[in-house]
This record gives sequence, C-alpha cells and structure tokens, in this order.
Amino acid sequence: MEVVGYAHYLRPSHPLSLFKFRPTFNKHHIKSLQVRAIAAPAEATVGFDEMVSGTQRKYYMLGGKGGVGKTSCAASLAVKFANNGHPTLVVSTDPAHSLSDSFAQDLTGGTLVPVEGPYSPLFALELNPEKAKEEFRSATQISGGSGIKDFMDGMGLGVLAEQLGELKLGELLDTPPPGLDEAIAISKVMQFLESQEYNMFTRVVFDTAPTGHTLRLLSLPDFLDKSIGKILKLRQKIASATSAIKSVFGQEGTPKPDAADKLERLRERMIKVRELFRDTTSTEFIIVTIPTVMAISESSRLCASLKKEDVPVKRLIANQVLPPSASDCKFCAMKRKDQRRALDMIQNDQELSSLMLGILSGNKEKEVDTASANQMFSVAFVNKLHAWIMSAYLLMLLF
Ligand SMILES: Nc1ncnc2c1ncn2[C@@H]1O[C@H](COP(=O)(O)OP(=O)(O)OP(=O)(O)O)[C@@H](O)[C@H]1O
Repeated sequence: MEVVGYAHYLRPSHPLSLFKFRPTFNKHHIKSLQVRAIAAPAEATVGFDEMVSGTQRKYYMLGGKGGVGKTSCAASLAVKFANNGHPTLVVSTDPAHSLSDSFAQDLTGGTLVPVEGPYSPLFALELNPEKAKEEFRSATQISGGSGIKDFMDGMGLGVLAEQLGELKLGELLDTPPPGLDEAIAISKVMQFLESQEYNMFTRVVFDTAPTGHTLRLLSLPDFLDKSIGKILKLRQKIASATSAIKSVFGQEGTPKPDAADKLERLRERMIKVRELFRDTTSTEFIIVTIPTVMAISESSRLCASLKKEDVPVKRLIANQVLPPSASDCKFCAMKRKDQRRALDMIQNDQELSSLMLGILSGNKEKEVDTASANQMFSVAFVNKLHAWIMSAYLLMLLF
C-alpha cells in the first residue's frame, strides 16, 4: 500500500483551530493560512503531485460517513490547490453545510464567494439543497396547479393520468427522489463553469453529503433519465392522438410546453452529472474515513458501490489518526491500539487495500506558524479525544 500525504485545516472558529483571524491577501497572513500538511515530507509529495499536475480541469469529490472530516479535507485540499497555482472552486453540496465555518466567511448566498488568502484565486460555494428541490418541484408543477394531475394535463396527457398511476410517476413528481438535491447542485456548478466568467477554474473540489446520500445520488441520474425519458417519450407518442380526441370533443388546447422543456433540461443535466461522475480523465472520488472499525467497514462498502457505478476512486484519507507521541495516558494507548487495528483492516480489505492511503493526524504538521501553537494543538486534540472516549464509555454504562 502506498502512503500519501494530504493537508489538514481546521475551521477558524473551531475550538482547536490555530487560525483565529480572518485571512487577508497580506503576504504575512498568506503564509499563516497555508494548509498544514500532516504527513512526513516524503509522503507528502506522493499523490498530491499527481493531483496538482496539468492544467486541464479536474474534479475531486470528497465523500464518506457523516462527521469524518469531509468538509475539513475539502477545504484543505482546495487551499492547497490554490496555493499550487490552480484557480480553484470548492463547493459544498452537503445539506448540512459547514464550509462557511471552515473559511470563516458567509458562503450561504448560493453564489461564488472569493476566499481570501491563497496565492491563486479560490472561490467557495454552498448550494442550498432546499432551493434545488424547489426548482424540481416547480419543474413538475404547472403555474398555480400542483401534483401529477395538473402536470399530466399540462403535458396534454390528462386522459392518461390514471393509467400512468401504476408507473409510480406520481411519486417521482410529487416527492423528489433522495439525492436529487445534490445532483441538481452539481449540475448547477457545471452550469456556472460553462459561463465565461467562471471557466478559469482548473480544480473543482466537491464536499459531498454523507455516504448514503451520495450513493443514492449515484444511481439517481440513471433512474431520472429513465423516468423522465419515459414520460417524454410517452408524451411524444400520444400527444397527437390526445389532441385529436380533444379536438373531437371541442377541448383542444395547446399543451403547455414549459413543463416538458423543464423536464427535458433537467434530464439533460442529470445525464451530464452522470457522465462527470464516471469520467476517469477528469474526475476522482476521494473517500474520507476515520480509523474505527465501523467507519472502515462503511468506507469499504462505499468503495465497492463506487466501483460498481464505474466512478473512479483511487485515494482514501484516514483522518483523525492519533499521533504516536502525543500522550502516554491509558486512554490514548487504548485508542491508538483500536486505531491501529482499524488501519490494519484497510490493508486487508479487498476494496480499500488497492487505494492510495493518506493519513491525517493532529500534530505532524509542517506549516504551522509556531512550535508552541503546534504543541497546543496536540494537547487540545488529545483532550478532545479524552472527552469523546469518556462520553462513549459513559453511554455504554448507561445503556
Ligand atoms: N484531523 C482533525 N483533527 C481534529 N478535528 C477534526 C479533524 N478533522 C475534522 N475535525 C473536526 O471534526 C468535526 C467534523 O468535521 P467536518 O465538518 O469536516 O466533517 P464532515 O465529514 O464534513 O461532517 P458532516 O458529515 O457533518 O458534513 C469538525 O468539528 C472538525 O473541525
């Protein structure tokens, strides 16, 4: 197994963060903002060099179990790309956004916000999943009306609404399928990138939603493509017949083209998202995990599903690995032993063992501004671990 170094970044508002200031373009601050690489220098060059090479646009999707550090890693990676000369965009499609916290900037407006600090332009964007869902709903509703019946009427297919009920199209149209918000968010980013204003980005980093959500998103484009394709095909086939029937009964009206157009556009966008996910030349899905048996098992399943969906995946980040020399206390020794066991699982795992592994810990940072701050971080991190272990232990006793 190859060991790769990655970057680490704690949001400025994080209690453990060393960066309590708002970064500016001032050179001194730029230095302080630099992402802290965790691995040893030799390790740090493996893998990242490959990620940073070339000026062709590349997409990196970071995903994994909830709370493992996807946002922190996405923010770190984006800063690192920007510091290595790539105009970079980092996007959060996770419904529970925390990118704003990571950069201590308000990114909630749904537009691209410049992040101050790195050498090359870095923009960040948080997409509101609720808005994305609204968009879908409006695409399936006729002005003023709602639900499948209105939609079918609008498509000139009112007569067939009942027969189509068994196809479960109503469910698709009235309740957006899970993962749709994220798919729409990703397609929105692709739209941004097509515009002249934003086509300069050579690296795009996605902080995706937790595992289950992402997996649903992966099968969504196919599902939507089939469902919407079915509706549109059906509409095409019988539109003329319906219109003839209506004209006999004197009810001929023009089917509202708006709904069909919107659906057709949505379908095209979903196809593009699917293509992007499977494009081995430009896209890579990076799995973020933590060294626990449960998280590694889930990562293995995620990896298998990604491979099954033909999504390129070749890197794994193991985050929050306890540094070897932080403390000699009993809890830490026990924790380290557990983590070692979990990390060994990676080596023996059929899915994960072939991936390049990046280890992120708390104290082997290379670009920390002062040694004392480094020490402070380690102690604080260990203290935090104590608190986690203690609460877990207490919970076990209680239940
Ligand atoms: N290496 C690390 N050392 C210490 N704390 C960390 C580390 N990585 C992440 N954290 C902290 O763990 C918490 C969760 O991190 P983060 O928000 O990046 O995870 P996430 O996977 O994006 O979460 P979610 O699934 O909820 O979106 C944050 O408080 C973050 O600061």
